[in-house]
Amino acid sequence: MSKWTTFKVGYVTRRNRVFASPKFQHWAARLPIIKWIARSRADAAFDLLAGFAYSQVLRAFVESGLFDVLKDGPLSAAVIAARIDLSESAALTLLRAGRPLMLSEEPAPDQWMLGEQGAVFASNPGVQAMVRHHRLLYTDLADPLALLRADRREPTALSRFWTYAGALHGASERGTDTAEYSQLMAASQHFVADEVLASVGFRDVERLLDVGGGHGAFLRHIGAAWPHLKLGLFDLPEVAEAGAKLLGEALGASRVTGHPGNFFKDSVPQGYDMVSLIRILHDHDDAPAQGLLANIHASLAPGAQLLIAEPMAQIPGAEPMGEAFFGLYLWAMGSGRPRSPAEIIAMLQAAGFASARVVATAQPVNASIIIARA
Ligand SMILES: C[S@@+](CC[C@H](N)C(=O)[O-])C[C@H]1O[C@@H](n2cnc3c(N)ncnc32)[C@H](O)[C@@H]1O
Repeated sequence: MSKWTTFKVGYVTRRNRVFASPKFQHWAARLPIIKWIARSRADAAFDLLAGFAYSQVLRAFVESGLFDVLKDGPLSAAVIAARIDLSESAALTLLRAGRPLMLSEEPAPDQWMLGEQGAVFASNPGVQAMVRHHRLLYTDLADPLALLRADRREPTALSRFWTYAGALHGASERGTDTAEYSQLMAASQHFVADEVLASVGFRDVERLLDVGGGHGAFLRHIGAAWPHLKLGLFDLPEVAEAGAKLLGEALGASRVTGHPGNFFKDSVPQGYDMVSLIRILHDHDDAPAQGLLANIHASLAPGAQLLIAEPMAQIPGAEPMGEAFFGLYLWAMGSGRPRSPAEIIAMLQAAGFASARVVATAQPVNASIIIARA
């Protein structure tokens, strides 16, 4: 251990001993300023303890259609109860539970409306699709230790969902009804595309290839904002075909080329001056992810760029989203992990990229961005 590591470990040990002492907690709860810090720590600790209940309140709002009902507010609890098929006291319990979470608000007695967060959720079908989808993660997390002990060897609700959607291991296991998956991907895509559009200019790019581009939702956003771009969509055969068709209908077939293939086995098409990897890298374990980056590097001429956009780990101010949420989500999914920008940049260097930089985004919960140059 280096001197610096020994010092840091010693500091954390002493600090934790102090924080764990009931005497310190009692004292901190009474001293001015310290009292305020102690209070906010206690609130955060309670939120940590109770967060699963808050998430289930949100889920009940979404699944009952309460957000849509409250859009018509102000309404009485009795009217709301009838519209969401609950007894009046059950509806009132839900409305009251949503109030401190800012999902609902009661500006006058028995006059219920959307709260501040509620207004955001109500106007956002993409976020509501995510809430619905999270019932699978909730099932898998019912016994978190069992999930971890299984070491990804057992199928989970999430791994079944992704395998069935064909989005993980290819088309061989794809089911017939993948509407929920497609809807989820399409509805959530604009969050990522908006971050990219706000932070990256495409003036100097002529040809953009989206690898793992699905049904082309990302390219549709970028292509609409930058009409000079020629667009390529690389995905598994039937996805690329359907995606390129949809994209061509939206933006003009002459701008769009579909490239069917498997990004682990086939060469990535050449002739593009930018390749994008949107919400792909974190889905894969280190060895295949490294192989994918090398495959992309081999397709690029010197100076051409790779744009990676996805939620990342250890982003200052958004740490829990990375390692706590996506860490467990991807573990339950059975493949991949969230990586920090430093880890991704090290992988890019190992794949042969000459340089890589992080591009700041306004909402890292939607995506962080790295641009690398071949
Ligand atoms: C999580 S989705 C992301 C789609 C899109 N980039 C987005 O952000 O909405 C993963 C995509 O990768 C594709 N894919 C998975 N494995 C692949 C492979 N081996 N070769 C090519 N595409 C693959 C899937 O078909 C799917 O469209």
